[in-house]
Amino acid sequence: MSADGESSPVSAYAADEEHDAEVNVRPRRLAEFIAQDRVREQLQLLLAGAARRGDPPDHILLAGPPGLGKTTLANIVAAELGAALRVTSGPAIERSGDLAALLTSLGPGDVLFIDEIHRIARPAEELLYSAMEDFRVDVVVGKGPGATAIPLDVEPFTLVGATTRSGLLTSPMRDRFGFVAHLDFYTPAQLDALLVRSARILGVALTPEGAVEIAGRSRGTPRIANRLLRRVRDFAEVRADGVITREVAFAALRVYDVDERGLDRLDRAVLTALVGSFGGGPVGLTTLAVAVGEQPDTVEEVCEPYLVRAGLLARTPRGRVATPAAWTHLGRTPPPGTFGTAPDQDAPDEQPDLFDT
Ligand SMILES: Nc1ncnc2c1ncn2[C@@H]1O[C@H](COP(=O)(O)OP(=O)(O)OP(=O)(O)O)[C@@H](O)[C@H]1O
Repeated sequence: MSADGESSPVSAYAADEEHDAEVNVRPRRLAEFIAQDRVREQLQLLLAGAARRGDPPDHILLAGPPGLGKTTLANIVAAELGAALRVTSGPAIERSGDLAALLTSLGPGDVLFIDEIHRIARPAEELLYSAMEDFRVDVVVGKGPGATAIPLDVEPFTLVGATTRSGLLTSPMRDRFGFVAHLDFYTPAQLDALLVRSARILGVALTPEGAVEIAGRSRGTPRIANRLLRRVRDFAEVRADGVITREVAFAALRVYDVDERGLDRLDRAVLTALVGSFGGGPVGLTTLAVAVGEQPDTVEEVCEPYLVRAGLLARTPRGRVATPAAWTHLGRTPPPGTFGTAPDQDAPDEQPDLFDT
């Protein structure tokens, strides 16, 4: 399952090709990074300030839903600093010894990117604290009363952590980041600009109306916009004259099962289960995930942020609930008493632990 919710299996070859295409359109410098103006300005100041002092910048936490540009920004930070980038992820660091080896092998000023940092194991996380704060790690050798801690120096480095669940970070971890950037979903106009840039790089003929059609269905997410562009390009080359017009984009996205609000099969399956099997809810996340044959994490991290933002699903203290807009989107009439149609119902939760710091 890819991070953006595409569940259909693809061959290794196709996956490689997609990866290459994604890397090709990835912005390399801050000036090429589209939108997120506040984050860009803040980062620019942070990097420029550090450069003036000749120090590595403070540690940076990038928080937000998948596909909004966290990995891209980590690469950009290293490129802007002219520093080497080392990449790992929270789940990949199983033992604190692995992390100690990685930290002590960093060169001065290197950037260490840890994706999914909220999933790092606790002992490794504790080791990271002292590395982040004092550029030192204590490696414990031996067990029981004879165990000894050997302090090792770590070169000054900048940690860039990325998380889709900043609420799951412990406070000692969060407090050690000098800068936290929250990435927001992109507006259709911003995705439009992004698609025009990607089409230029990929050598695809894209009309302004074609870009608007794709942007509007990209769920506010650059990775999805770029992926839809590649799929529509296939359609344009095979079934049309290679030019992506509004009509070509419309026909292609119908083939790929992406509806006019950008919902894909899994999003629609979630709403259909909620409305069809559970009368609109409330229903617990796990039950809902089982009903659509997915992991609760996938439903929560991949589908829900966009469904909530699109006003189609609400999280209440008693569970997930379909809004009247969800019923209407599925071509059904919300029954009286549907969530949001009566004044005395549970208020939706603030997104519980997603993207809040
Ligand atoms: N602001 C942007 N401008 C141009 N392209 C972007 C921007 N943000 C993201 N992209 C494109 O979207 C794709 C996905 O971005 P990226 O891999 O950085 O997302 P992510 O937030 O790290 O996602 P995940 O958490 O799932 O790894 C990249 O290939 C990049 O080309």
